[in-house]
Amino acid sequence: AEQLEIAQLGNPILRQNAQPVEDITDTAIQQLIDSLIATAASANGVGIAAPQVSQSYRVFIVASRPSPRYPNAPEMVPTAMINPKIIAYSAERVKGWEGCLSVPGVRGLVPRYQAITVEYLDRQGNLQRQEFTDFVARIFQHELDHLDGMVFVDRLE
Ligand SMILES: O=C(O)C[C@@H](Cc1ccccc1)C(=O)SCC(=O)c1ccccc1
Ligand SMILES: [Zn+2]
Repeated sequence: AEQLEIAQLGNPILRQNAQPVEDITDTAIQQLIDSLIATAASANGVGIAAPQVSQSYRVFIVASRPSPRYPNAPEMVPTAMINPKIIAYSAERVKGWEGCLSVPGVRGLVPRYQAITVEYLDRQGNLQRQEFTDFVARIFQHELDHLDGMVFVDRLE
């Protein structure tokens, strides 16, 4: 699949509220998912959201992998999450380092919920309900922000 150009901070597309996906079987959506996976891999990211490739749809990829910063992070098959939402979250929030493919060269400490229960449609259209903790919960919240026009620098304390 093709690698797409990543919108940089300042591009208004990153500040829009993305639209829900109506038809998951639409080949344009399936191709977008493949392109998102390819783009995240080539950019060495642990996630990416459709608005970052100028497609204002409520879909993102979570692709956790261990890194020097997060040596205990799980190795995940890059997972497409469509029309995702948080349905429950822990009381406590923890600060952790984040970066963003749309804000190169910047790292910041961001408070995120330590544990979340989420619902999303997978790329086959099946409803998934899962609990995520720690780094995967962090990535999910970072990507969900992108669907709501938020960028991690907005949350630096
Ligand atoms: O802009 C994005 O959505 C990708 C972003 C996702 C993310 C990284 C770290 C915490 C939460 C979400 C990245 O993958 S930035 C590059 C990266 O791989 C990385 C950066 C900092 C810490 C760990 C990984
Ligand atoms: Zn980002």
